[in-house]
Amino acid sequence: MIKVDLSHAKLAEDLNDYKDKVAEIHDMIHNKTGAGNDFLGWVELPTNYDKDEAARIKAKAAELSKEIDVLLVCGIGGSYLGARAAIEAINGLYPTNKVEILYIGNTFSSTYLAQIKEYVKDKEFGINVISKSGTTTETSVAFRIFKELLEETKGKEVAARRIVATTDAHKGALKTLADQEGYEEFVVPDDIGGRYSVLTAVGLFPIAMAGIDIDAMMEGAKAAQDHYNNPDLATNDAYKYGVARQILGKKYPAEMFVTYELQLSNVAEWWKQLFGESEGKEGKGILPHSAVFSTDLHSLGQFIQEGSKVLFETVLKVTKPQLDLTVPSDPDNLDNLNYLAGKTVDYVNKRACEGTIDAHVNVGGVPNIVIELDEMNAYSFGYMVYFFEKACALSVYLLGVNPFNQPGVEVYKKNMFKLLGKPGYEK
Ligand SMILES: O=P(O)(O)OC[C@H]1O[C@](O)(CO)[C@@H](O)[C@@H]1O
Repeated sequence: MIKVDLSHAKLAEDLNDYKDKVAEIHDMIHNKTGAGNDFLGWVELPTNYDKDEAARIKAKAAELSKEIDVLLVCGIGGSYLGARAAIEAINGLYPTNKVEILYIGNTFSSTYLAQIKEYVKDKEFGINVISKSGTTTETSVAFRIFKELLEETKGKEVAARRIVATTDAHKGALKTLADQEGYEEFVVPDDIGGRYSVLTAVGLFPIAMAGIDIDAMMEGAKAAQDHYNNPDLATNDAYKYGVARQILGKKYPAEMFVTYELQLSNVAEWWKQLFGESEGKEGKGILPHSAVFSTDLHSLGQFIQEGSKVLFETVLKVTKPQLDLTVPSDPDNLDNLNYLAGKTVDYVNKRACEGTIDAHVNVGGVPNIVIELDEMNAYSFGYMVYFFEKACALSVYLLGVNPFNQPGVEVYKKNMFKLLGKPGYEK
């Protein structure tokens, strides 16, 4: 399903030197003995996720899909990125499923929110508000605005039926509100942090609303759980990737995650939070960056090829496209393109990928890690998520950092609260 190719990575160290350390960290993860060990619920989630809740998710999605045309997913960071990544990667950017999925709660941009308000005001819409803490300001502000709109246009009873809250099982402002209003509730497990939560109700409800088979996604994740439950660096590709990026990270401060499909740009956003928030602390970490090729080869390609040597690339290559087209033959051939007639567009895309890797690695001196995924569907998405989660935990522990906290995010919030005059933050 996933193959990691390090033949273009130009590693300055022997991977094997990390064998013992990796086996030690594998035990730390599985025996929960490392820093942040109360956030390791994702490790066995594909096996022991709440099946009753999954059934409720599917039932509510089926029921709500009959009633609404637009679902507003209201969350930020790990509370929406995984769902968005899955929905776009699997359904594409112009999907045919009935319910349109839009994202709010991820910004204070008044123009963005006002435009969405205008767009949905005469439509049949519902809201999935997602917040583990229940207090994230971006999410709370957007939810208040759209909840008011829904209640004003449809009445409180219909609104309560169309609002689904995904939050902590026991505490928080959102939990209290959901209990009081009688919203359908799903749970963010205590032992799973936001960036590791896509395979919980956080991701699964919006994904189900997009018409995607969440059982297949969990089966894919389970296959990855079994496959990567293996301390042997020689055969565990998730660990190979985790080690290789740390070796490269000693020389290069940035990692550029590259895909060749526009619909994977939010997989990159999800990946950036996963690695950036897990690793960027104590003055350490590799800056996670991303690009979609060949699109960005026409903007960033020059820098990557010949600019300062600050990055390595991690290329996610999907072997089989979901759809394909053939370049037509043209008798006049005025564009001189007949040499491609009869070839598929994906054939061209793959040659662009091969040519770019060769140019960047062998001419530009930019190391490439290549991660090959056979295809993109619900099953393989679940598999891929687990692969990156496991790779990330290993990689960040290898750096000597707790992968599961994010103390730095609080600093801007405190400043903002002070400036906004939030009670308790006055001075
Ligand atoms: O689900 P919540 O609590 O609203 O948090 C959303 C996001 O904000 C963060 O807590 C950072 O502020 C992320 O870790 C998380 O994914």
